[in-house]
Amino acid sequence: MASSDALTAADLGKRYRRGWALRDCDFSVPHGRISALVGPNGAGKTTLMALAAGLLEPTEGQVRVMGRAPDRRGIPADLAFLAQDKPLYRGFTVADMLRAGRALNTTWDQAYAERLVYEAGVPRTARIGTLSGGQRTRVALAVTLGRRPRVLMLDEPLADLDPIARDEVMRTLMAEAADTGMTVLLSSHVLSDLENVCDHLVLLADGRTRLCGDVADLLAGHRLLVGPADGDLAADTVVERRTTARQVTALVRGHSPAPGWESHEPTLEELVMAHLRAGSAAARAREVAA
Ligand SMILES: Nc1ncnc2c1ncn2[C@@H]1O[C@H](COP(=O)(O)OP(=O)(O)OP(=O)(O)O)[C@@H](O)[C@H]1O
Repeated sequence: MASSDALTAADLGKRYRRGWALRDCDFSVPHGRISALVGPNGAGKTTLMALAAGLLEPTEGQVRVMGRAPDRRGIPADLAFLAQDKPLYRGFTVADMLRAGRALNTTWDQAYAERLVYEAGVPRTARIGTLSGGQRTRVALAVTLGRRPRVLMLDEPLADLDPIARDEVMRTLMAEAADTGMTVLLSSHVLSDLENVCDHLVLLADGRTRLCGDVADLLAGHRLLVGPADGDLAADTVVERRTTARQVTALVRGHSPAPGWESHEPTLEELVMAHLRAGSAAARAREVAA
């Protein structure tokens, strides 16, 4: 592992009773990146975060956070993990939740947590059980960020937020990462939310890492080509090829000249969608062959 990496996995695998949820998973996220963890339903994103947080034990391989393997003594002070079900006490008020955060965390920043709750427009006196799903998410984020973690993992934090709240949350994360150098791993299915925020990508498909790296490098390493339906391309460069009656659109690796093809750098959404579709086509082919 390079000392510049905040999160790494090597040959990481987790098998549940029904089979492998994650297998041969290798990736690294350098310090200070905001990394998008992307993959179809069941790809292993939640399992990966739970392994990194030490909530699950790997069946094989290893994962490291800030150079340390997680252990059973609980989540270390410099790591925060906000799970999909956002655990909060329904009977507590928002102020009680922040008090609990202060009592339980040595690195707690009360003023920052209070500011995040205030900016979310959530009353401090309201009981958690009476809040909307989106308001609960904002409180859970305040409790998570109030710990001032150096590494933050968020499992689909944006799912129940309205577009303005999503924008505010993403801005908060970007500001925090820029100010403190915090590393963020963020899973989401809404690619447009990630496009302007994430500078790093980990793409899982079928329990394996399909892509990992800085977004700028990954985009620069691919081209989106549009050409005639009978156009030829070097097969080993093609990630995905889609044909309509009149033309072919193909995502290819590298920059080999393709005369007669229109060529441009893909957007993050185009890159991710092509790899996801190619990954599910490969998984279907493996199932048929088995
Ligand atoms: N506790 C468990 N017991 C058995 N199988 C599990 C368990 N948790 C997850 N799985 C299986 O492991 C695989 C990966 O699940 P995981 O929740 O990590 O995927 P995900 O990428 O987070 O999915 P989603 O996008 O739907 O949240 C799935 O096939 C799932 O059914």
